[in-house]
Amino acid sequence: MNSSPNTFTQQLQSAWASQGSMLCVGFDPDPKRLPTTFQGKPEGIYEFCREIADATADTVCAFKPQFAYFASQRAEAQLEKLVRYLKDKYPHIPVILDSKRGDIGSTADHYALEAFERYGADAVTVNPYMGFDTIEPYLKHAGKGVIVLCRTSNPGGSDLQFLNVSPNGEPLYLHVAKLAAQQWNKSGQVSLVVGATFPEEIAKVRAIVGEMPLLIPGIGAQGGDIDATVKAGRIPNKPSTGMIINSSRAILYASSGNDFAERARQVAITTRDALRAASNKSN
Ligand SMILES: O=c1ccn([C@@H]2O[C@H](COP(=O)(O)O)[C@@H](O)[C@H]2O)c(=O)[nH]1
Repeated sequence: MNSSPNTFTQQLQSAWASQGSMLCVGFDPDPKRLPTTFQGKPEGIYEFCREIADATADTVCAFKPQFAYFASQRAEAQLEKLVRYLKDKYPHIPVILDSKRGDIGSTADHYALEAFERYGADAVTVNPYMGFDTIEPYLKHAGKGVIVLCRTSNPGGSDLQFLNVSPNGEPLYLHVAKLAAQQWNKSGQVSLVVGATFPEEIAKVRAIVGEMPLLIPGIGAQGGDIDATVKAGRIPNKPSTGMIINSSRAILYASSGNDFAERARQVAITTRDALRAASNKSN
């Protein structure tokens, strides 16, 4: 019998347990910040990300390539190759394609194919602004994760996400959390994005969504507080689960020298250990 996990949430459960980590390493390969040995090389982006992956794989519960960094450099083929590499070498680590798509259903069908079939991702981030029919096409891909933007980490997220949308003053991001948890999660594979820069809001989302996984960017370069984040997003009596806490630039660019992979590993270990310590404290 094959007991390997086959849905995104099973992959996560298994990675949280076997890796002992809630850290997600994000691939945001900015050509200006790559070590010089990779700059201008035909497959420099792929090779840089591959070395980061090899240096950090035992410290993470997930990897998250950000689509724009590859597309802006006409490096989609390198993204395909990277995800293939990650899935071949680290099949126990789920890969989240961060592309934040959102469009009418007939177009979303193709965004879903792009994420899950072209790139082979296990999960994709989506923008809920256009409503359920724009999310539904992703849910038809059995076992694939659909991670809905809820309370994003950027300051401008408040412009819309904090607008009151009900007579009792409920802000839009909590309405999105309710929709995702109570109506949209037909596949059991829906998760939410909530920023580490807003721990109070993480706690409010957690109170609504139960044990739903939360993708939490915003520690590291954006300055989110690890202790406050983990305390806010914890699942009672289940330490070190429930959160995929992303750090990209702080790990990728820990050094621009020849020691970039070693330094990335050191920062990844320190971050994983800080997340672990925070989790043990708050449970
Ligand atoms: O609310 C959000 C949603 C997504 N992101 C993405 O996460 C990483 C963060 O990178 P850092 O270098 O760790 O700041 C990046 O890919 C964003 O596009 C986010 O930051 N906030």
